Amino acid sequence: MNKIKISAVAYTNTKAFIYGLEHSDIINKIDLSLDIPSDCAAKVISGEVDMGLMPVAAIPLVPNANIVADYCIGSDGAVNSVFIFSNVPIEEIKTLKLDAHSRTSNNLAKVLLKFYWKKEVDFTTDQTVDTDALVLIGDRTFGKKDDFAFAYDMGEEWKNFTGLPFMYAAWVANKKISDEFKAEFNAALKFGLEHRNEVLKDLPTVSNFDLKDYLYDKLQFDATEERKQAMNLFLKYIDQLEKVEA
Ligand SMILES: C=C(O[C@@H]1C=C(C(=O)O)C=C[C@H]1O)C(=O)O
Repeated sequence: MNKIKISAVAYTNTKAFIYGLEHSDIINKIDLSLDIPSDCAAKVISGEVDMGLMPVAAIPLVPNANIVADYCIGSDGAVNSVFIFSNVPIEEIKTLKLDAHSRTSNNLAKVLLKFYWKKEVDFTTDQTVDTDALVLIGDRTFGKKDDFAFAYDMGEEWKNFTGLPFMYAAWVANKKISDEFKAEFNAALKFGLEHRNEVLKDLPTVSNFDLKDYLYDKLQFDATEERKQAMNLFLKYIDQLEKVEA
């Protein structure tokens, strides 16, 4: 049988899922690669893999996209790893650097700035230029909040804006995946989440960052109906961004 090719995110937020996959028989049926989120997106879009932990902002670019698991990377309010870091308050931001690792959070920054804070901002992907603010996601943000005058947690700001939870990444396939495989995959992910204490033991401590709080409280892994509604609303806002900018 051909192995199912999967791209997962190489960040701490995905460690429990990886633990579950590696401690289940399914590990023999998959070909797993760990990638930065923007590469997960590229691989699922191009068909280099069959499914991946897909940044939700890029789901519309996936041919035959279908969500294949009951779990995701989400939060309900603050997530503590998706930030706009800034040296000036949001009202004064004129230029913002996007994060090359990200697809969702870059768009979330654009949506929040335009529709919530109602700010016109120049965005750049050029990491060499000086800007007022930057988007940063994942493990590279751990313990960095105090390095900047302002740290806007975008999970929290999305909740302030919409009253909704958020979904950053979902398990998405670019082809039909059998119900049998999906059931086994879900069971493995669930097993991993139930063993977060084991995952925690293996993680190096990070100064000025509470890993337990992150894995158990800030991150929320259930792809609930409310979280999917929030995703659809987010995708509508992204669509409007593009129309406005066209
Ligand atoms: C919560 C996070 O969610 C992520 C953010 C993503 C993005 O911005 O594209 C994609 C996958 C997730 O890893 C994080 O990376 O800190």
